Amino acid sequence: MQKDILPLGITPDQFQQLKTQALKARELSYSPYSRFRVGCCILTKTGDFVVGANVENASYGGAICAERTAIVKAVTSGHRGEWRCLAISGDSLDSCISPCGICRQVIREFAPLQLPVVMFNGDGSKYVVKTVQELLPLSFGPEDLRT
Ligand SMILES: O=c1ccn([C@H]2C[C@H](O)[C@@H](CO)O2)c(=O)[nH]1
Ligand SMILES: [Zn+2]
Repeated sequence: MQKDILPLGITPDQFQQLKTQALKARELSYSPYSRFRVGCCILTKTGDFVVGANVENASYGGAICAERTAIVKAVTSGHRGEWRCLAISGDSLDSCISPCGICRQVIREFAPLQLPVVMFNGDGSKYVVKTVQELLPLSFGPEDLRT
């Protein structure tokens, strides 16, 4: 039987999993300085879910965002390339969190330009979806070094 596919190109169950796991991943956040927790979940080509949270440092500039934590975990677990979706969540109930500039570039390194990035608010009741292309137009990527 054909699986139900959302416009995002993933199943409703995968969407729910992404939401649940991105929100849950905030519990792993180490953010004593900003007190700003962020969780991320990547749906890989193989249908696995890889989560990450932000990890801060007493030397503030050493902070690593949730997105990059999840990306580095995915890549070093053999889940590189052809990701299906990346989801993030902060704690704000009002606004949906949006990835910082550094993370946009790091996502772009490994993701197709059409990868949907789902940005949830704190309880998952709201979300915004943008592709990598929309988040980082006219981007510079690995192919640009191979000309
Ligand atoms: O999309 C974002 C935005 C911010 N942060 C983290 C970095 C820092 O630990 C804290 C405050 O900027 O939130 C993320 O993990 N992802
Ligand atoms: Zn970031």
